[in-house]
Amino acid sequence: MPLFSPPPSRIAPGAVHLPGLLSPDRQARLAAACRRWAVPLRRVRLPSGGVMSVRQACLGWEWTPYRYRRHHRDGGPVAAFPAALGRLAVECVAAAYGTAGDFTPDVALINFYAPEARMGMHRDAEEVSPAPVVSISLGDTAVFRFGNTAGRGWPWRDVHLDSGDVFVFGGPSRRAFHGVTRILPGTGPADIGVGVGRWNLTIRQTGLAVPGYAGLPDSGPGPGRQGR
Ligand SMILES: O=C(O)CCC(=O)C(=O)O
Ligand SMILES: [Fe+2]
Repeated sequence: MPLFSPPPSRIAPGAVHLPGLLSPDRQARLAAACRRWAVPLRRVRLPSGGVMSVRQACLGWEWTPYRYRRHHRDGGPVAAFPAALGRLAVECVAAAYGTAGDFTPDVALINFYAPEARMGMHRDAEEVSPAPVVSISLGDTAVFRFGNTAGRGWPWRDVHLDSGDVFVFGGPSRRAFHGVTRILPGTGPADIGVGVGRWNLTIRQTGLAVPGYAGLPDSGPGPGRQGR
């Protein structure tokens, strides 16, 4: 971990990489929270029949390709979205844009990448809200490919997301295609309790329901239907 992190860098309009935003101490606390929250870590099945190599847990809403639900497919309610995680995400958006506006996140996807895991090019499109997405990295470095809104292909930029980095994408980049092409095993800090692999927290505002109001039906299939 360098003594001073590089400054924030704009990867595309509305897409900001904030290297080292989280101190080692905050990374360690968040990694411990991930281990508590991400039980069970589920394998996510794609409509194509494939299974994502990333294992996932959800807070606030369950995301499965390609919709949000209030209940798990196996029946139980989805664990609550922690207020502290919401405050952290608001802080990240403010760090990226100078203001968080009325950002009110209500869902977190907690992704665990074993060294061989990947995530194909996709867009986060099941949210009704145009609010930005906040992505937090812990553990091994990921090669994060940030593309464009037109399709999965070029142009893109490959960005190394190290432990403690935050990536925010909103505005004109909100529906940009992105993915993780590989994990660089053994690159994470030794002292934050992650061990081998990478945690990614993706925090979003669904716009699907007023927070705390559980009476709405599950969302229909989203407009996205983009494979991961
Ligand atoms: O792991 C990452 O950095 C990206 C995760 C992601 O794009 C997602 O969960 O939708
Ligand atoms: Fe995504």
